[in-house]
Amino acid sequence: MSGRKIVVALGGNAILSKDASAAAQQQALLDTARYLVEFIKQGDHLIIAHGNGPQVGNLLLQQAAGSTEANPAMPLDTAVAMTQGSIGYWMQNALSQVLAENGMNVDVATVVTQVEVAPDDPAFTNPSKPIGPFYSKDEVTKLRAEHPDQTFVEDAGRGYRRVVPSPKPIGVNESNVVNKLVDADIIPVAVGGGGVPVVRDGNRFVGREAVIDKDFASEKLAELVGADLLIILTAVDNIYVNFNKPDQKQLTNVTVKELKDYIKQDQFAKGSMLPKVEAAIKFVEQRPDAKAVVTSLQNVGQFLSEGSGTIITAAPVPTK
Ligand SMILES: Nc1ncnc2c1ncn2[C@@H]1O[C@H](COP(=O)(O)OP(=O)(O)O)[C@@H](O)[C@H]1O
Ligand SMILES: NC(=O)OP(=O)(O)O
Repeated sequence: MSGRKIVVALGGNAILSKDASAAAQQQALLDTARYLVEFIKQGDHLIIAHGNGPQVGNLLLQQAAGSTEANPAMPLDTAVAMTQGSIGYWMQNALSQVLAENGMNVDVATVVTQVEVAPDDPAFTNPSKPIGPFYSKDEVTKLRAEHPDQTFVEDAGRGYRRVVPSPKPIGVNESNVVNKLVDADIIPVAVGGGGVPVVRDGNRFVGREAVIDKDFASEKLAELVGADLLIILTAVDNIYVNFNKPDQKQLTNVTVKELKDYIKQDQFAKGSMLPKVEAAIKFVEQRPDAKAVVTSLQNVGQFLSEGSGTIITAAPVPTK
């Protein structure tokens, strides 16, 4: 197979900004597809992963609002699978349109993906993954009284959000399916929303109520399919040290060792940039000849033409 095998993890802004309507999310994905098509045009094989935090939280609220004894709300693992379906549909639809506009006849297929987690992962008793909408202090006081089984935390000064367990991925059940699709020149959309969390029980997998971080799930999939590149697309063009301070410094080419030193200095916010940095480190440690990249969708053109963005490698890249 010629061309690079690339796992692209799409951040929140690639799907949802303020307007949670289907039409607005479909429009955002159409814009996203116009950036992604540049990889396909130059012969790369893409595997597309995406988040679902806002969508799965909103879905749980809709489920709860309409549930009756005869028509009960679905559990969180099933809700994650439902968001893989809805976002996968929007992605297939958007990318197919953009591929056709570019005169390319390439199929796109969403894979409902089960991601294995450890039953004793400590995350099950320490919810940390924010989902759904933001609430004010008054709203959250009321919600805590109404739902003593749910956990709400303050999210980076932006308000309060419900948090759910977020165990680490240890396997991707459908990684062979993803590879077969890539070999057949079909673009897979996989590990959506971090994948459906499942634990092994003899010959079967059992769903668990959790939301896996899509950056970690994308990393695990990239490892398992032998990707050449893991690209994590978010709202910033680069990773920074001293982020948002007057002396902030853009990272362009950075090694695992340098990033580990910056982690010790607390340079990356937990729950936002830190998981991306950790996923990038894990990927290049597993595959030392491969690279990881953290950049924005808007910078994809410059990444392709000039290699701009933050490029993470196991060892320093020799200068020419
Ligand atoms: N050191 C840092 N360098 C760059 N961005 C950072 C840093 N620390 C925190 N951030 C923030 O992390 C955000 C990315 O995390 P997040 O919004 O959770 O990602 P996602 O795009 O997956 O939803 C960036 O947009 C930026 O605001
Ligand atoms: N599952 C997940 O990581 O979703 P977000 O990226 O939307 O938080």
